[in-house]
Formats: sequence, C-alpha cells, structure tokens
Amino acid sequence: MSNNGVGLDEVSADADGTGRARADLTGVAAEPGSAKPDPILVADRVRRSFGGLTAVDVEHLEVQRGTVTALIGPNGAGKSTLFNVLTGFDGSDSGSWTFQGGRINGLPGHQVARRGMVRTFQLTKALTRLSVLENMLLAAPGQTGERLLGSFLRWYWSRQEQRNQRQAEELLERFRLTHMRDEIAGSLSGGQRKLLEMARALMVQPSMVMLDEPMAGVNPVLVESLLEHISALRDEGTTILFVEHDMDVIMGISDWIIVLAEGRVIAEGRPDDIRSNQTVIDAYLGTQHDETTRSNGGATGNDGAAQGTEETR
Ligand SMILES: Nc1ncnc2c1ncn2[C@@H]1O[C@H](COP(=O)(O)OP(=O)(O)OP(=O)(O)O)[C@@H](O)[C@H]1O
Repeated sequence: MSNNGVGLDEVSADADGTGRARADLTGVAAEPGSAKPDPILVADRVRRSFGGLTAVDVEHLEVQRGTVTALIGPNGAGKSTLFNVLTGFDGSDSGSWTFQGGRINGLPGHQVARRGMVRTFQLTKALTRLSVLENMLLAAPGQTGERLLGSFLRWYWSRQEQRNQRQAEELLERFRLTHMRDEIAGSLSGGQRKLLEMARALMVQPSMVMLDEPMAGVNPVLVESLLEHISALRDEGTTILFVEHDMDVIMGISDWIIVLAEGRVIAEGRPDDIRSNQTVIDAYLGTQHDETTRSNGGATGNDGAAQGTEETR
C-alpha cells in the first residue's frame, strides 16, 4: 500500500466525543489513487473487459474507513462493473484487492459479505412476493439451520433465529417500515423499497455498505430520509461507498468523491475539489458532447456543453 505521507495520527479518534474514530481526510491529496490514513478497502490493477471494451481499468484505489465515499462518473464509466467486481458478483481479468487487510479478490459474493462488505440489491421478482419481514429474515447471516442435526444444534439454531427476528424488527423500526412488516414487499413505494434494500444489507452487521444508486426513483421526502440514514450509519462507524448520479446528493453528503471515466480513476477529492476539477468537467462535457453529436446527427451545439457544466455542479 502506498502512502503519501499522511499518517494515522491524522485520523481524529473520538472526533465526535462518542469514542468512535471518525476519519479526518485533512491532508489527503486530491489526486487519483491517493493514499488514505486508514483505508478499509484497497484495490490494485483491477481490470475487467467485455470483448474489446475495457469497462474497468483501475490502477490503485483506497476507500477511507468511516467515510461516505461517492463513486461518480458519466454513463458507461464503469461504476457498476467496478462494484460488481469488488463485491465478487463479477469476475475480473486481473487485479487484487483487500478488505480490512484481508485479500478478497476471487471470493464469491456471499463470502465477501460474510467478511463485512455488503452491497444492496434491487428486490428480485421472487422477493417482492414475500413479506417485508420475510425479506429481512432471508438476508440474515447463517441461514444453515435446516441442515443442522442434533438437539444442541437445533437449540443453537432457534436462539439464532430469535436473534435474527429481533434484529429484523429493530431495523424495520429504525427505517420506519414496521407498519409494513407483514405486507408483501411488492406493495412498497419506490422509496420504501430502497429503505428495505438498505435494511436488508444491515442484517449482516457490515463494516462497509455499498449502495448502487440509492436515490434513483425516490421522492424528495424519502431522499431526505435515506440521506439521514446514510449519515447516521457513517456516524456509527460504518463505511459507505455509493454510486449516484444526483449531484446535489453527491455534493451534500460525501466526505470524499472518486471519479471514474472510461474505466479509470480520473480524479479524487472532497466535494469542493471535484466541483472545480477541470478533468472532471471535461469528462462530463465529453459525454455530453458525444450524446449531442449523436442526437444532432453530427452538429454540436453550445447547449450540450452548458448542460454538461451544470451536471458537474
Ligand atoms: N455484461 C456486459 N457485457 C458487455 N458490456 C458490458 C457489460 N456490462 C457493462 N458493459 C459495458 O461496460 C461499460 C461500463 O458499464 P457500467 O454499467 O459499469 O458503467 P456505469 O458507469 O455503471 O454506467 P451508468 O452510470 O450508465 O450505469 C459500458 O460501456 C457498458 O456498456
């Protein structure tokens, strides 16, 4: 792991007076691949291609523990592919990555989750037919009870089931979904589904949660609620890495932003660094330019550029 001179002493332990270490990114260089004082996730030379297209080509990436870190970039930049690869839901051509110091490349998704790095998923059709509570219980760790034999193990399993049930109820309470507990998940609104997806991920008590477009299709009231949940999780010590397109959300909640374009990390920094980063503006403008060119049948207008600039604000 590289280090650009930022020491652990710059992580302000107990910054909020709660005894929890809160990451202070002061002094971390706003540049691609920059070293963090206490990275929870470190990735090196991660490549994933589809035929002749290189979707991800990340040289070095570190995510600081205890932060809300956004992974942003124009359409097709490789954000979802990188998420899938790092969480073990897609293979890579090459690369290695560690989570909390342990190598996790090559591990399947459920083993990555067991180590404390979980991602949210959109509810599948099958899950939408189950109740909200059943969805929570299915996401619980150690779903092996049926296979266990012997009275001690059966006793142990039933204790575990009670714990899971209690935890599910607590999380539903926290996400204000208790009143929907016995409804089928398919009857939830778009925003409530996002809350349930987040609550399900928390059933394994992860150290890091990865959210893929958590605000997509969510009404403004629930966006506020989701943002509060994300901040609260971070304040409790959970690391959040999220992909999002809404710039107001990104700039408002992120401690750190990593920008991908054409599979590579082209910039990193605090929201203020990214807002004014010419490489980032150019990357968004480039996409806008391509789209404008396509829709105009080749003619490029100034509007596209103006919109592109707007998008980066
Ligand atoms: N399974 C696949 N087969 C072929 N190409 C793929 C596959 N998955 C992704 N790609 C391509 O890889 C590139 C990166 O896609 P990816 O979905 O990771 O980008 P993204 O940044 O998440 O985009 P968006 O913001 O639009 O969701 C795109 O060119 C996409 O078309």
